[in-house]
Amino acid sequence: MSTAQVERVELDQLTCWRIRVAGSELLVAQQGAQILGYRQGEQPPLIWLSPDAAYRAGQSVRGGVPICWPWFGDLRRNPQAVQAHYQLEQAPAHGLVRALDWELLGIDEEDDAVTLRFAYDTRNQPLEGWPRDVGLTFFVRLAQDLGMSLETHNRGDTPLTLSQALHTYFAVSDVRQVSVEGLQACRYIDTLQDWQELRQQDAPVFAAETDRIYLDTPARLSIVDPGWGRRIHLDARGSRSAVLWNPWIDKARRLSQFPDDAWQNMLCIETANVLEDVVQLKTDERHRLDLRLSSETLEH
Ligand SMILES: O=P(O)(O)OC[C@H]1O[C@@H](O)[C@H](O)[C@@H](O)[C@@H]1O
Repeated sequence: MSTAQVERVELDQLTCWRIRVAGSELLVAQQGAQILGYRQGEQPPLIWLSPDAAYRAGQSVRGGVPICWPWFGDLRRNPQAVQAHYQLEQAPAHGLVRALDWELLGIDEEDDAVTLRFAYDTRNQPLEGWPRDVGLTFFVRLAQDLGMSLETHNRGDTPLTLSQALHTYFAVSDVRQVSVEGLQACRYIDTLQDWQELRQQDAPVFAAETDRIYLDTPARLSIVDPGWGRRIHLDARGSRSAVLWNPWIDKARRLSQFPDDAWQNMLCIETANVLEDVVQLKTDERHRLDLRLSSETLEH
């Protein structure tokens, strides 16, 4: 018999689902197919959700896993082929789908696992200023770990180039004490130093505002958090770039839905396809971006 619990909850203006499986809990909103929260057993949450989060239609929620698509970040910083598909003047940051309602295709319950399946088809719900025919699906699977898959299917009759990210906010005990494993020796673009290309030496730590795009990233990255005695693993497929972000003190004050001191307890690792790693799809081609999150206790 399945031990899973599935509950529909309304948070202010947003319809969400709270899923419980074998001691783990997941919260997902229909808007943006946005994962909002995830915790395993009695551990502190793995995924950070802002205490000031607003659950409003048409506004991305601060925290969780916003889906950035069909471009990441500032469109003007994207390769020309990504910019070329957009026809309006003002391009919103992080693309067009993070604050729109997706269709819930279904919730599948198995023994000790629940999968939510969402879709966004631009042929039924056209995106303003982006006249392309694309089918997007996002699957979220809560079992022992948390898995998610974003699939893009080019249903148009011309090639498509896009950038994207699963913009995961992670909860940490104190960002000044954590490090990120797996990025040693990777090239990165430091967006806070004139977008210079640099090379990472040791495992990155956080001592100031950080906003970097790492290239040629390995499949596994890990957050080492001695304060909470755990390591969070990110296992990705279909991604060769990752964005590392913490707003630190000054930018935290300017962010929406973000308490002034919240930078201390979060960091983002965004599983991405950006810059030289953009996704190029011919007619009828598909691309899948997979991310699995798990955790383990740190050995002393
Ligand atoms: O406030 P937004 O649009 O959700 O963006 C948050 C952050 O997202 C990160 O991906 C960017 O690298 C940052 O520059 C940005 O500040």
